[in-house]
Amino acid sequence: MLISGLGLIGSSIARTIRDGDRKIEIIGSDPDDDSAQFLLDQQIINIRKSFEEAAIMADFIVLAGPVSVIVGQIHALQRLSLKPDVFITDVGSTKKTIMKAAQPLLAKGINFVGGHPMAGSDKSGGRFGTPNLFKNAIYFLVGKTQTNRKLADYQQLLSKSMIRWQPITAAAHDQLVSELSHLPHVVAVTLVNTITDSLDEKSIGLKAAAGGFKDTTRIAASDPTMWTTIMMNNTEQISRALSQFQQHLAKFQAALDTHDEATIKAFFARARASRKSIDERK
Ligand SMILES: NC(=O)c1ccc[n+]([C@@H]2O[C@H](COP(=O)([O-])OP(=O)(O)OC[C@H]3O[C@@H](n4cnc5c(N)ncnc54)[C@H](O)[C@@H]3O)[C@@H](O)[C@H]2O)c1
Ligand SMILES: O=C(O)C(=O)C[C@]1(C(=O)O)C=C[C@@H](O)C=C1
Repeated sequence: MLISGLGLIGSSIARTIRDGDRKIEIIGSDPDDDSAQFLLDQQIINIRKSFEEAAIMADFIVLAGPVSVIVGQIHALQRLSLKPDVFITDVGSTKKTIMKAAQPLLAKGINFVGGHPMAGSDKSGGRFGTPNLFKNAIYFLVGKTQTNRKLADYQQLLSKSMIRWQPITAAAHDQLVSELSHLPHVVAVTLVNTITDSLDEKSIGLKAAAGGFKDTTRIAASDPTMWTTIMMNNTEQISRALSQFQQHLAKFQAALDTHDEATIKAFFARARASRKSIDERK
């Protein structure tokens, strides 16, 4: 098993697999010495190798770098002599560009299924992964086929996490996550930047932030590199989601400006019912 990208998600996959099967050999590949050495010391990975060296000997390859790196590695895999029954998957937060890059691999009969676990954190790096990160989480699968025996083996390796596997098309995935994950990220980041500008000169400023501000903006502390590549790979859908958001914001502002109390309350009541239903469904 090769895991390329030993950050939050790659190391959490490694930890989950290691927890379920002490004997499996996990080869880690990552240019970051700190994450790789930490995972070697903790015996979460067995050995560290270069991507090319490890890919040709692997039965399973999990691509867990930033989305742009995943796309580049899928292209690189086309030029390598891989094991004929290798199973390749990824964990990237967007799926259209990744599945497009995988077309030549699929055309050669190589087993590739796109993946995206809907769990994470604002922390990055291999030290922050946990074996529980994917507990009960939705895990999207793109390009799943009936005859994909090795996908079942991969799912078995992660079975301790009680993952909720969810097949989806790449287009439907990118549209859904543009609303559920990418728009919230842009909103949180914009909120922090707006407030930072206006509080700049004041003495207490951001230090006075309590639960409301912290809860709404936790994800703004995430890694800029990872999130920039997510944005670059789903521009159209995120822009569309932002337009919808702006329309809702404009309606709310109009209600404020006209002291339309009923509309403001209806706005809040609708959101409350929707937000509460998420926790009730769990
Ligand atoms: N963080 C989340 O909440 C979350 C959730 C689900 C999916 N994802 C996706 O998972 C992937 C990894 O995200 P993360 O949160 O683990 O990020 P991270 O920053 O914690 O880890 C990324 C790792 O990739 C490594 N890397 C960079 N270039 C590489 C290369 N050429 N070869 C091998 N490794 C390389 C980095 O050194 C780093 O260790 C991203 O594609 C992201 O979109 C993230
Ligand atoms: O919980 C967080 O901190 C996350 O950002 C996780 C989160 C999200 O919910 O948007 C981030 C990116 C992913 O691709 C999936 C999950």
